[in-house]
Amino acid sequence: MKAAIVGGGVIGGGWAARFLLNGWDVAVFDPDPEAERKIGEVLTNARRALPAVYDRALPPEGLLSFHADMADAVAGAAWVQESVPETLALKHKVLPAIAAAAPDAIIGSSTSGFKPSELNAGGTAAIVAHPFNPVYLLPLVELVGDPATCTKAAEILRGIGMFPLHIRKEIDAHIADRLLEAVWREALWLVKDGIATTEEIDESIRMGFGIRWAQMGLFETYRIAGGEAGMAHFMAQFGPALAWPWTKLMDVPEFNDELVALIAGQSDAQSGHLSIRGLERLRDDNIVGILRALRRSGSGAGGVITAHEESLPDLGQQDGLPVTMRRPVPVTWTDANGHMNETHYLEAGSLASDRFMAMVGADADYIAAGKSYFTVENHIRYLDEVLAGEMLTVTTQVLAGEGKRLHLLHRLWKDGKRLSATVESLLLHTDLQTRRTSLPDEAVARKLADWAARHAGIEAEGAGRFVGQRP
Ligand SMILES: NC(=O)C1=CN([C@@H]2O[C@H](COP(=O)(O)OP(=O)(O)OC[C@H]3O[C@@H](n4cnc5c(N)ncnc54)[C@H](O)[C@@H]3O)[C@@H](O)[C@H]2O)C=CC1
Ligand SMILES: C[N+](C)(C)CC(=O)CC(=O)[O-]
Repeated sequence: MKAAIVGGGVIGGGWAARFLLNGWDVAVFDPDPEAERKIGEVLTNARRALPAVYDRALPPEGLLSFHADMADAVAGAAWVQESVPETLALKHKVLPAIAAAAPDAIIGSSTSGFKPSELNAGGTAAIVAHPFNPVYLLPLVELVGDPATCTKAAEILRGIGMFPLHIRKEIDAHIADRLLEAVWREALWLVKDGIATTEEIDESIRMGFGIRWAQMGLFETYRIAGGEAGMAHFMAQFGPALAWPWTKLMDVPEFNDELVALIAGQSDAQSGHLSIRGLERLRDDNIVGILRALRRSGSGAGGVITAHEESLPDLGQQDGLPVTMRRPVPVTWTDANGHMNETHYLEAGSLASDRFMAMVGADADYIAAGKSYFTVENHIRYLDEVLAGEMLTVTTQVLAGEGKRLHLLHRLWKDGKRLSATVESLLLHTDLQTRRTSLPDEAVARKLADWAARHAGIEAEGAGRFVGQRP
């Protein structure tokens, strides 16, 4: 299948990547002499990101071509996506030319705000297919226009992993840009009036409601905020605020019984099959997943959690061994069997190794300075299942810690007393520049030798076993 992209800037480049990575051939027309370089760079990022959200390989990538002539680019395409700058005069010039050269193609316009009736004033039959940046990652695409064309378009877009939202009536700026525009306009006032800086406004979004919106949107979130009494109660509580100066947008719908019934009724249809507690758990699991993802990069709320965690009390000791991890098992670590999945036993061992490395001075600064330990072997014994919410405590024993070698035995204790697994790990000290093994710094070697001496007399039951060995 062939897609053509007319206008290969920020959005056209994202569309090109979305189609290519889903196996479509893509032909691009853009008069910008830098278009090929720019799309190449977008594609490099898209190749890095999009496959990372899938557990199955995407189809083999299609062929990318650039054309000096627009008719050449769109000829034979099943889909043409117009993504030229947002001026109606330019769209009026480009769309009829596309329609003439690709009479059988679905023509989608990326326009952020124009209505199909405006776009097609020259007699074309384009639909609005409004995506969100980055187009190769965000699923939403708003479809506006002829229903039969939108239905066909929706099928194609689903085939490249998108979420088409067919808008019932054409309206300036569709749905999502209306919402974004309201927030944007309000933010501009807040900055202009000296109430908040751009950074404070961004923090007010990403530390709070932005995280909720990512997983439940507006109405389901507010349904939960109404507690057991639900949406109608929420509206009764906050409806009067519509008449107060809570926003510069004072052209609000009249707050009356009819509006409450309309919103509450639609909210019941959307979420009434789930209890408020069930919705809360769903929301919480989603937020936990998002927050844990944010911790990896340290962005926004993820950085707050990491900083808070560092201020929590030291983990102490158990059975003469340092405790290197203690946490309740998160629901995200469990699988279809209802218990902690095998991969997370290794994750717990890995986190414990990281913690122990930091304890001997091979911490983040040491790694940033170019030295670290690499794991070269692990052996896991699964001895007992662990359920979500159960407290998992990991102790770490040094079996050997001299020269380049660091040999650890992690014991995973359920509720502090039942041994549920052992993770035996062999790590080698490595120079991060040469990527070859090397000796640790003197201070690290000294601390390690000290821990090894303290652990030498402790029984290491279960260490040194191999797969299939009889008890
Ligand atoms: N940037 C954004 O966040 C979003 C933009 N959009 C919409 O996507 C469309 C494109 O916006 P951007 O990609 O941001 O603009 P952009 O300025 O990054 O890209 C526009 C591209 O069109 C090319 N171009 C100009 N005249 C052309 C012509 N006659 N034929 C072919 N190509 C031509 C330019 O060289 C440029 O590469 C607009 O309609 C915009 O409203 C939609 C969603 C988000
Ligand atoms: C600012 N904008 C109107 C161009 C935004 C969009 O159209 C969608 C987006 O990606 O935010």
